[in-house]
Amino acid sequence: MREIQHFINGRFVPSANGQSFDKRSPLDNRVIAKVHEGGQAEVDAAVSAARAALHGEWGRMPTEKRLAMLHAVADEITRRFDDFVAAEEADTGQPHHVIAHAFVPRGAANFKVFADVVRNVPTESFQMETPDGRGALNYAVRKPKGVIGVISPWNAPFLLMTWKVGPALACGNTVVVKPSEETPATAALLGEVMNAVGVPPGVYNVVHGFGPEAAGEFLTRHDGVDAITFTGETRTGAAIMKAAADGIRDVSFELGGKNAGIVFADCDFDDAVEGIFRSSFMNTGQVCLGTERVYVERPLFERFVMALQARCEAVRYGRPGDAGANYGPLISHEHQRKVLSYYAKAVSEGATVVTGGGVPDMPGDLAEGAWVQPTIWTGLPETAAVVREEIFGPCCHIRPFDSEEEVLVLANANRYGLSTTIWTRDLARAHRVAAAVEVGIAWVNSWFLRDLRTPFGGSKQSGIGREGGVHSLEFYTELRNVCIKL
Ligand SMILES: NC(=O)C1=CN([C@@H]2O[C@H](COP(=O)(O)OP(=O)(O)OC[C@H]3O[C@@H](n4cnc5c(N)ncnc54)[C@H](O)[C@@H]3O)[C@@H](O)[C@H]2O)C=CC1
Ligand SMILES: O=C(O)/C=C/C=C(\O)C(=O)O
Repeated sequence: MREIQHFINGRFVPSANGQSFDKRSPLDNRVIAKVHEGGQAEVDAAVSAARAALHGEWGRMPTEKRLAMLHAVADEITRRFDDFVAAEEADTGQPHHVIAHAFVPRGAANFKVFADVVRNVPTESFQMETPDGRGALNYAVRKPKGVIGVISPWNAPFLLMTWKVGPALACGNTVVVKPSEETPATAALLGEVMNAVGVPPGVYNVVHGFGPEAAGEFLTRHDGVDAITFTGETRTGAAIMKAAADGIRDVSFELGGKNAGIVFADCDFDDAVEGIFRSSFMNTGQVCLGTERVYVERPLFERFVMALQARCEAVRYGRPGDAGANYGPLISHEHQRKVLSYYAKAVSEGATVVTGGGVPDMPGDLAEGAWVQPTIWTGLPETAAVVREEIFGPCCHIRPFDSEEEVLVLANANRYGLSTTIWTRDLARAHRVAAAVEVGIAWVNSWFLRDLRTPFGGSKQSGIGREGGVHSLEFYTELRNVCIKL
């Protein structure tokens, strides 16, 4: 049985109290790893290692050397590509193509891109006049914020963890990561990578364990943590914000979504069907940017629903390596229960179930996995729970609309505001709708198309702050102004 230990001060260490928990495969519920469960002792040790590293070799390292080291981290991830893919597949059960073509390469890119951003982004300078006529020069310099607490989720574990660790380290900070208890493997592997390329001990630390009243909360309450970055559920974000408030610590949050897909009748039909299929069902719907509310202009409605239904009914469930398998399970039985409770609620609220709505018949030991069918509903009012609340599963409700004005009201009538995907060939309309939707990210004729230099984050209850490109520097550094009298 694989054993996953904490990574503290450059060494893999067990929990001081000997506690551990089982990591089960979402594919068949088998125990695949014993994971050490961190508590206050491990969080204390990790934070103090991270603090010491700030004042040690890492803190003194010339910027160019630090950035070259992050390129080396990316290269080592690429060299160990198969190990990362295997670890992520085992933890999440998601199809090989999603992990190998999207999630793991993004992990490597997250180090390279932010090393380059730090190298290339200038700071401001102002020359000023003074009464004595000599003048003064102001210039700003960026300083690392310090020890960053990273709390990451299970849905795209390596991508989302490195999305935070990459810029944090590029800016000269040190990190303590608390990965999701559901997906500990790639955070541990990254510790091996850090050692292999010579990142000094204490720069990257990982404490495994749970959230409330456990390692996650201990980290967010820790006096030695200077800022906290978190991706996950909105309610968890609220709890972390309260913990951070006590120490006046900065937070950056990417939270839940109930994103709208908007399909106009003038769209490229096949592209729109494929785009909405991906946005609603990729990663078994476990993507915060995913589309659980789809609005289709009335002339296209019936045809669109039928085409999306056909696409859903063609998925091939299976293990990541199975030939032809393109559809994985949910992360856990707990999450399966949550998603199935929404499937039942949709029916009790009067939905027409176009397809799915239950658990597929799986052969052999796969029957023990956390599988659910991709599901489409129609016919519900906007007040229905499955149309209002984030489910985080492979499902969407599709509703017809008659005008641009109407669909904007529908799309915006939600407490979340993370992303939207708009499908139209009318460029003027694309600009108008993208400007009017209340979201942080609006995709037109695309979805999850990422340029890592762009601002990324949510409006309303979908987040606080933006990361990506220079925006990550705003969070991971303190700007210091130097004013020199000439
Ligand atoms: N990217 C996203 O938007 C994600 C959304 N979710 C949603 O959240 C629901 C619950 O899933 P969870 O894994 O429980 O998500 P979560 O948001 O509770 O967990 C994410 C991370 O936060 C940690 N955490 C939880 N409570 C904490 C606390 N009080 N203090 C510090 N850290 C804490 C967890 O251990 C994990 O590492 C899912 O059903 C899904 O709807 C889950 C994961 C990602
Ligand atoms: O591309 C990114 O940087 C972030 C993607 C976010 C998700 O996939 C998520 O939180 O579900």
